[in-house]
Amino acid sequence: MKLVSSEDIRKFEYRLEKDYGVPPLLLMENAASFLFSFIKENFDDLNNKRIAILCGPGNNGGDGVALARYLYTNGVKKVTIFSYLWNRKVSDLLKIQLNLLQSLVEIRNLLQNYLELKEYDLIIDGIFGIGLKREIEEDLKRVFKYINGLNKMVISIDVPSGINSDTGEVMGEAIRANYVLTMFLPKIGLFEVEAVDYVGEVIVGNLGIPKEVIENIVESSLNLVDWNFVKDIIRIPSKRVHKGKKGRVLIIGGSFKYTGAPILSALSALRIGAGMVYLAVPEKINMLYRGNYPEIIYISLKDTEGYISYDNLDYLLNIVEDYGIDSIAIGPGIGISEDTKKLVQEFLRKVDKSVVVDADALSFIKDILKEISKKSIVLTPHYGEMSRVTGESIDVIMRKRVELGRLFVKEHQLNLILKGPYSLFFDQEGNVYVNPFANSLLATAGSGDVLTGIIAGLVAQGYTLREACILGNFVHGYTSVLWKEHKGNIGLKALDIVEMIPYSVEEIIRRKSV
Ligand SMILES: NC(=O)C1=CN([C@@H]2O[C@H](COP(=O)(O)OP(=O)(O)OC[C@H]3O[C@@H](n4cnc5c(N)ncnc54)[C@H](O)[C@@H]3O)[C@@H](O)[C@H]2O)[C@@H](O)CC1
Ligand SMILES: [K+]
Repeated sequence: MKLVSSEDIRKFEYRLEKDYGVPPLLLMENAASFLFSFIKENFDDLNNKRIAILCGPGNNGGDGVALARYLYTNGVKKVTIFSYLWNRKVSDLLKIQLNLLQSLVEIRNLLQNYLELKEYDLIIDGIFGIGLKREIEEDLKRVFKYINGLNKMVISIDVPSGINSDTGEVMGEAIRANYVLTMFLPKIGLFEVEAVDYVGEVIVGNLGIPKEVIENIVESSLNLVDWNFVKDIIRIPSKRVHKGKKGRVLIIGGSFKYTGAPILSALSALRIGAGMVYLAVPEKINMLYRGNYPEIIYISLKDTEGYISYDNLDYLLNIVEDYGIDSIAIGPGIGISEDTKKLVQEFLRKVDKSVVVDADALSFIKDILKEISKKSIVLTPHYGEMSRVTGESIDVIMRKRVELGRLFVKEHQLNLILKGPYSLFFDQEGNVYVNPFANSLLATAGSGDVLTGIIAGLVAQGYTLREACILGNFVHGYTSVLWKEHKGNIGLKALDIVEMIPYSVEEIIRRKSV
């Protein structure tokens, strides 16, 4: 599903009116019925619920007033509108909605009467949608803070009011919504890190316009990875295939300092279904693992003071050829040393398989970006590692991550996963894929090593690197949803993520087959 900016939506609605003759008022009616059906389906005993609809001066408010009419004419009488900023210019569509409503529903002034909201059961937020562009006024901040403190059920129309729909920025204060019922397509800002505490569950309504029409009018190259996306990518594992066909993964990493990371990647590659996993780590830490994980095939590397040394280069390149390696991950636990840096750089120059470059290996690639450009490589930095690769500060990366990521990929022609809440995958064509998971459960030591193994494991099974990144990110993220369902909000550690991988894959396959 595409992710859009407010500009994309404006253009889209303009095209709808000009090329398809769809008047904006009809869209507002359809928005109201989308909101109404959701409320009817998700809240019982509506006739006894007191519903407050907060309406701003624009079409977001217009949606709210139209909803009030839908509720009223369907027998839900305990509806009150709280108006904001109606004393100045209000939008034409809002005026029409008010004429239609007449005085059937009570209208209170929000700023003067917001304390009454504690008496209500359901709050519908129609203050601002995609029209919010500047910081909100102090009085309104106070109201939003009060509403958030009530911990009532809040449904936001299109965008939680106070959130900038393009950047996700909180414009002073914002309403925290349980649900965001967004029109046509999800807005980019709903999936930016800053908005994560305000957005809750996003439900998209196509307002009666077939999603095929919406998708081919809207030009955005930003994609929200949803179930349909991953259902199309995943392949049902065929019964006949033998382990040799399920692909061979080579993981290069480990150091005296970090012995666990490469194991996590290796186990993840196995759990995602790779046939054979070779783990190349310094010999001395090899001995640590031997007994524990018999499924992994160990390759002993020479080290200099505990870090993989340069003189392993030919040995590793020969392994890639002689063992028929299909995909490689380099970096988990590899550590920082000059000798290792030379090895990683030369290896990446010479190898011609798909490679996931992660962790400290990312610290070595800044000065070889030109030489590895266009190769089948994906870099998987978190913000800190991205900062080291690009020289941008973490704060700037967080705030401008789509723009920076696209610039980086355009310049270096490499695939990039920028890890964090709502991880972003950038393919070499500059398309962006947002992973719809932002659970803090995933921010645990080794989580990145697991993702690395998943991606390498998928490539080994024949997925393209692009498919492996999109699907791998989703499988990785969805394990946090499974954990939350069965275990709660804390405690997911990296090995648990590894164990949950098959369940995550299974859910996608199940949804594919229904
Ligand atoms: N055809 C359409 O235009 C449709 C619009 N729809 C709704 O209309 C919304 C967009 O409506 P609008 O463009 O009227 O804008 P909004 O209703 O989002 O914002 C209301 C107005 O508030 C003012 N404003 C902006 N920032 C402010 C601030 N910080 N303090 C005070 N006032 C501020 C602006 O003048 C803006 O026009 C969408 O989010 C969606 O909910 C939907 O009904 C679908 C159809
Ligand atoms: K809103």
